[in-house]
Amino acid sequence: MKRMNLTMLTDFYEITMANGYFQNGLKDKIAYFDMFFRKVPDDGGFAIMAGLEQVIQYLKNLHFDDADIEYLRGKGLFNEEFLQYIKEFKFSCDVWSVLEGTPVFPNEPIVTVRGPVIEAQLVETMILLTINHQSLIATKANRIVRAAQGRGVLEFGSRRAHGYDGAIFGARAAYIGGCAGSACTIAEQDFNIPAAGTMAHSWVQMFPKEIDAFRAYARIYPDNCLVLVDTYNVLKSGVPNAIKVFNEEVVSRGFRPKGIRIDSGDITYLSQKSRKMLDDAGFPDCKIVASNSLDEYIIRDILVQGAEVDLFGVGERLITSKSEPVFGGVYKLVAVEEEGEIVPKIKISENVEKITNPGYKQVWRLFERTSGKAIADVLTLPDESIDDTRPYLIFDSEHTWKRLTVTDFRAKRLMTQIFDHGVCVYESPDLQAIKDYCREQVDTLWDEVLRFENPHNYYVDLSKDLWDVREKLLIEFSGK
Ligand SMILES: Nc1ncnc2c1ncn2[C@@H]1O[C@H](COP(=O)(O)OP(=O)(O)OP(=O)(O)O)[C@@H](O)[C@H]1O
Ligand SMILES: O=P(O)(O)OC[C@H]1O[C@H](OP(=O)(O)OP(=O)(O)O)[C@H](O)[C@@H]1O
Ligand SMILES: O=C(O)c1cccnc1
Repeated sequence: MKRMNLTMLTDFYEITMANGYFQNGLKDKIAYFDMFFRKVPDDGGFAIMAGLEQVIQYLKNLHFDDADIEYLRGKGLFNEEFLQYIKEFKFSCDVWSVLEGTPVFPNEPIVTVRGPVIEAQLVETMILLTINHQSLIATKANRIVRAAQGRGVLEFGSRRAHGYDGAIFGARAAYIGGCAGSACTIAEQDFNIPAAGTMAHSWVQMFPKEIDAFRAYARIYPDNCLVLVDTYNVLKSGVPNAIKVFNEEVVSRGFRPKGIRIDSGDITYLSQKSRKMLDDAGFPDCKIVASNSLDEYIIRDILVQGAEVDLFGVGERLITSKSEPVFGGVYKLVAVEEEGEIVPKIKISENVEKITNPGYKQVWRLFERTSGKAIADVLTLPDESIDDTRPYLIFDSEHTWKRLTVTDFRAKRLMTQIFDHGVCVYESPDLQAIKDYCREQVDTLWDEVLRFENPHNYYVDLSKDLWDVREKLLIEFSGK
């Protein structure tokens, strides 16, 4: 997986445009592209940035091999000198990115690529698909984990993921978002994500009776005994059989049983009744795992109803982000260099939300010093600095009379340089550190931003200087 060359995983138009740039003498023209998104999935208040490590691996390995060149030559569309050029090119762009695990908001750059337009354009598809996918799943997982209010969430979705990389990178993203582990075994091999699980209905069905299945399992795993109790009847057979086997095969060997799993029916009712039966039998420490098409809304509901669940197994609705399966990250040209000078570019749309923020930019996050909470993000010109020792005025870019003077705050730059002229200058932390960072950073958001319904619209504002640049371009290009 790590060595896979995905250079040809690019939209065909990136290559036809590259050939066109080459033939128009624009080969060395320096362009700036921003990746950003316009809407948080599920109408949430924020998203979680994920996927950078895989983008780095892809960019480090970017090259066309002989078979790629041969294939492209066979299309009969591309100039020979262009083919020679892409055969020999080495990635030489600068890349800046918001780090994985960071909460991010609509309309702010999360990745910026600067370099020869052919290269910077070519990488659009892979940067978008990688970050769109993992950010989508990390964001969904974070919602589900928050709904579980401190109870563990295991990612059970591999079998229903959209392809094998959807499963593996989905498990990675789910872990960043806060899942405690995954049923995806290879995810532990590749990323150290704790692989965990229970048993399938087939195990129970393979034996003449349910109790034989539990017994056989307990004899092999007396120290890790968790049984699935809903194959026949949870309260009449599953839980009584589990209790019998826990006593006969687990406690008798000096161990404590781990738990039971309920995978159908009314989870609140069945978990409450099961809890009582386990407690009465002397197993208050025996955990109850629930699964069955769960998501953040069902988990929230059943906890409000008083369900006695300790751990949730969540598959299809997490790994596919079923309720909103698209993270609409886009990649837009924001500037070019003319004789060493950065010239901002804008894309105008009738739809105000689709007007791009022009120019090469910095992203800042302002935190209240007393509470540590995030107040707003501010986009600035590259050479601007936000002085957090003085009051700073933020204002809404569309409704400019909405303004706020921020005092007693700390300003933090959100973008880190990842590539410097094609050389990777950043090393990804291990996944546990990314996950911990994500939890800390989500904790800096106010409850109003965290809530599922009608979250507060977190401010992403432009500095006055950047706003002026945008206004000037809007007037120049809108013909008004
Ligand atoms: N108390 C509850 N409140 C809200 N939703 C629940 C509750 N208990 C279970 N659910 C959810 O209801 C949905 C349907 O579950 P149910 O077990 O009734 O149907 P099913 O999946 O068709 O069952 P089976 O697996 O037996 O065919 C699932 O998404 C499940 O998570
Ligand atoms: O419902 P999800 O959120 O996707 O969680 C994963 C589901 O996958 C398994 O079912 P499956 O029927 O595939 O196998 P099983 O026989 O082990 O239940 C498991 O029992 C869960 O129901
Ligand atoms: O381990 C489990 O219980 C499990 C794993 C994958 C899918 N469903 C359940």
